[in-house]
Amino acid sequence: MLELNAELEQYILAHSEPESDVLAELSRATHLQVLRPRMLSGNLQGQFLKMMCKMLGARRVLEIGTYTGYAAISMAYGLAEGGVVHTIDVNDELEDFTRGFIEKSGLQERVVFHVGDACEIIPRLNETFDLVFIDADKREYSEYYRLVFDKVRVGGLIIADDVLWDGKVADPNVKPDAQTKGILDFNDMIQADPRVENLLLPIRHGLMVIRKSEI
Ligand SMILES: C[S@@+](CC[C@H](N)C(=O)[O-])C[C@H]1O[C@@H](n2cnc3c(N)ncnc32)[C@H](O)[C@@H]1O
Repeated sequence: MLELNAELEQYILAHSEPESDVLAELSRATHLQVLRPRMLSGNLQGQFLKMMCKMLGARRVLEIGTYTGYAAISMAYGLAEGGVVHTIDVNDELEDFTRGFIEKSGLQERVVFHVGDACEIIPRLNETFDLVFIDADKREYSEYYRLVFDKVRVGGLIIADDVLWDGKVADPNVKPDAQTKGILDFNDMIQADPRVENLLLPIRHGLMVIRKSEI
């Protein structure tokens, strides 16, 4: 597989849809003001998620793990008329920062931001989703999947981020910690689930794209 260096990454970005001004500002502000900015999705992944929303004609999207709102806003750009992204984060310290950028994007009508534990909030969401983006606690990935599965329409997608976990999933010298174990169990569970088709893409930290083919 082609290894990406900084020049290639620049080339890829220069030949993809450009980042909107608001997302560029959000990315800069996150890097300057917020802990662990590496968690932010970034333009390539944001454009990928937006494209998936457009291809599905998505009207109902769920994100688990908002952080500062980059992917939520990216997906909101890709919604069909009348569409809504529900996004959940347990960290209330980021609430004002994130809400500020959702408003700055002008997409506040399309983004419903829930603050709290996803495992408590998901069962209360009375929606059928076209797309679910899983990007929160790696130890809970399998639980999020079980909680959302019945809420995804047949033909809809569940996309999980970080499934290569910096290469730790396939490094024989790494003794799996709790997060690596969470990802390993999740990837194995998806691979064995006969109700879905799945494709693990080496985009950024690894995206597992899962299409629900039966109930
Ligand atoms: C990798 S970041 C999400 C990045 C974001 N999707 C983006 O595009 O920039 C993970 C987020 O998941 C949140 N999180 C962790 N456990 C959670 C839980 N049980 N429920 C909701 N959010 C959770 C963390 O607070 C953190 O902000």
